[in-house]
Amino acid sequence: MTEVSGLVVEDLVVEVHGTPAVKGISFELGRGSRMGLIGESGCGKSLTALALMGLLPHGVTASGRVLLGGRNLLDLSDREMCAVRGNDIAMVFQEPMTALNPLMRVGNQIAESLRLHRGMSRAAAAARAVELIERVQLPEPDRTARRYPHQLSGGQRQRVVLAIALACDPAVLVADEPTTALDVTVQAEMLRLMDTLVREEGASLLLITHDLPVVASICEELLVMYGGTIVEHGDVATVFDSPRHPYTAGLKASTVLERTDGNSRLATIPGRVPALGAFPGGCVYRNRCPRADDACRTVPLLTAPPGSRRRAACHHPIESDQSLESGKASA
Ligand SMILES: Nc1ncnc2c1ncn2[C@@H]1O[C@H](COP(=O)(O)OP(=O)(O)OP(=O)(O)O)[C@@H](O)[C@H]1O
Repeated sequence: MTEVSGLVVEDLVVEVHGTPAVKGISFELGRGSRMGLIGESGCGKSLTALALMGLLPHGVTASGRVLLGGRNLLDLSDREMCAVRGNDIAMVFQEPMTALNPLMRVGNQIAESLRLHRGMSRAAAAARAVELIERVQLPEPDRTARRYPHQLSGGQRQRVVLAIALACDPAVLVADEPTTALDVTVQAEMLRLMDTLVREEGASLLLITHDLPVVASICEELLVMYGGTIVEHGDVATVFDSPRHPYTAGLKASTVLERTDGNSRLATIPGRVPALGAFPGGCVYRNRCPRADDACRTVPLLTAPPGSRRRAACHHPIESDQSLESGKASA
């Protein structure tokens, strides 16, 4: 592994066409630690992950500082970031099919990363790729290496993505909903595998999810994001036991401790998950916007601090309390 310590994020702002979607978040991911980033759909989790990776789409910009190995990744050129991505910080995406090249054998896709970052010969990289396929517990590693993504199951593809991500022993692994696209039966296996490998590599993990039980099973620390800001940060047990933000309290209320065969684990009660934008204090106020339209539904809206009177609601200016109230009434 490259000698880099943890990841430090300072006042990260991500703007979508000039509108802040991530509004100045800060956190530190210590070396070898595992942190969950949880929050409702649209709160800015993926944009945060993409900003860390230098992979923001066109029209989306990041400012602030993302420090890794003494460098601010946001200051790096595309070329410099290419050398960092996959080598020092790597990512597992939600949908493995879009992360893989459909026209390339999976062994070659793993080997490509080793050739690029480690300068390995073709033969050495191919041999290492087979070892990595074995490491992510795929059957018949030699044969699997010669397969194309469409010849593998979703769970197997995600294992290949994990093999690529870990190929160069990155200091930080960012996993954005790594199991959401998988069959329920393979989700737990995938999480266990990721947990084990990250632990063995001594890498830090930022695990993005909607699912509190998933975070509780793998992470020590928890960040809760809401409306583009971090509303809670602490060790998982403390945040879970004493949630301070109503969204976290709602998440807690939607989980139950299941006991089977002497083992106990948290599980989500689907019907009780907090509704989107349900809580004040750092939230998507689209239901209050007097001119709610499709744009309102896709861009997270500006908020005032928790407890204050919510004047700044979204990119549609609110002219008066009257219009705020009428927006609420018409929502
Ligand atoms: N390329 C883009 N163009 C315009 N808006 C975008 C773009 N990417 C994200 N957004 C908006 O930014 C906000 C944050 O998106 P983001 O993908 O980070 O949410 P998320 O918390 O990861 O949600 P989910 O859990 O559903 O993936 C959303 O309102 C989203 O619609």
